[in-house]
Amino acid sequence: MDKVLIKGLRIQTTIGFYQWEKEIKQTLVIDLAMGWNTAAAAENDELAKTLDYAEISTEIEKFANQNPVDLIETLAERLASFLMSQYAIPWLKLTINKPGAVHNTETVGVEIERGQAG
Ligand SMILES: Nc1nc2c(c(=O)[nH]1)N=C([C@H](O)[C@@H](O)CO)CN2
Repeated sequence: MDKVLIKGLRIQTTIGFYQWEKEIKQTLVIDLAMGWNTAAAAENDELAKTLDYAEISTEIEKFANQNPVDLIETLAERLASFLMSQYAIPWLKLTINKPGAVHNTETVGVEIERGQAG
């Protein structure tokens, strides 16, 4: 299956288990691969027939800020479900990194895969 990709999307949002984290914004870095038939858009060079990665990037930041949660696992699950229903995405792989969370690491994060690749 073809894929539309968003890599290294940096968003600022409220996320975290601890009380102090609920009072600040932190950086999340998001990678997203979405299964899609890209040939349909390419046939007549039509944006409307593909997944608009610019629009989806904006929606991801909006969703995170409108749905604050404790765990990146919860955000990943809810965001995957929102994107799949909103854009009729049959399969996706979503990685959420929280690079500032553990000081002696490059990053920490979760990766989930949902749906059928076809
Ligand atoms: N698997 C996870 N572990 C932890 C999370 C998380 O979201 N998933 N979150 C925290 C804290 O919020 C952390 O980011 C700050 O200390 C701890 N562990």
